[in-house]
Amino acid sequence: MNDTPFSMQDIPGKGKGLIATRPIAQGELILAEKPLFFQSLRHSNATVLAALTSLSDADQRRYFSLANAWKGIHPPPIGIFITNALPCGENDAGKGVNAPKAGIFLDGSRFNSSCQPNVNNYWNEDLQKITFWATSDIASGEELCMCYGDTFKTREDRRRQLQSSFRFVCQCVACSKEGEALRASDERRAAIARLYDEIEASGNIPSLGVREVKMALRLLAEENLLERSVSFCIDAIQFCVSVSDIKNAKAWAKKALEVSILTTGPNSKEVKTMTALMEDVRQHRSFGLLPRAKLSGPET
Ligand SMILES: C[S@@+](CC[C@H](N)C(=O)[O-])C[C@H]1O[C@@H](n2cnc3c(N)ncnc32)[C@H](O)[C@@H]1O
Repeated sequence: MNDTPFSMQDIPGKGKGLIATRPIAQGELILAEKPLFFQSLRHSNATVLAALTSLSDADQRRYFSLANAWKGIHPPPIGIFITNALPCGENDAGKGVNAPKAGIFLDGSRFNSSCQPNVNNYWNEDLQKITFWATSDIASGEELCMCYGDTFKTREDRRRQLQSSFRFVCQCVACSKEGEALRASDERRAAIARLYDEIEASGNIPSLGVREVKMALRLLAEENLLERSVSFCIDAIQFCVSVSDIKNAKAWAKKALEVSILTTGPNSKEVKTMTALMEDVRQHRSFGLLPRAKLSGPET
């Protein structure tokens, strides 16, 4: 791990984890890494074993030193794979989109999980590398955490999901809230989930859709979930182009672009798409589908 702004350390209750060794600015690239190997969605113990046989002895040893949440339940090769594999491609459980392949990353697999992450993982297809971006300013000594689960759930549901997929009880900053702070956080996340579904159904009422997007963005900001705001901005672009509101469509594309640069890097597919869209929003497939109307742009 040379030239990286973190070191691997023992973290009480979590095994190993990655700790910032200097302040890291929001939008900074923390790590870009090639996979040790990939597996398709249809992996099994046999396919993982086959992939391992083509690795050097040293890499095989590195693989078997990774965490295994499934000791005694699954054979080690597949147990380690499902504990550590990261999606390589678009992955959005809410939209039923699964990345076509997952990879093992010797450093990247050491990020622990937080439901209020300070790191976003993004598979860059052009580079054939997974990249990790700081989604907020991070102090030296802070743990670097990505998110393994669905953040638009209450603590109880998040813990259930993480327990069943990764076999740990999440003690992250969001899950450690108690009393009124926990109640408010649960309510905000459940509201974001409702808005996420309602926005999908608001296609024919764009003014309502944009209002819902703004509400969701306010809640996301309160929960410090910056990286999740891009898909809502993309919905707002769609609402604005559908009624030929070019000015506000561009304003939403600019916001999506700014957040995408911070969370997926300046060379991601999303950044290229948003840049092209800002140059000519008329190219959007929904342009002018509904009668002309004036909507509104982002609040900040
Ligand atoms: C991909 S590994 C992460 C690195 C791992 N801690 C290690 O020692 O290599 C996933 C495992 O890390 C642990 N882990 C990750 N996030 C955690 C959290 N928020 N709380 C407790 N354990 C966590 C769990 O044991 C989980 O199955």
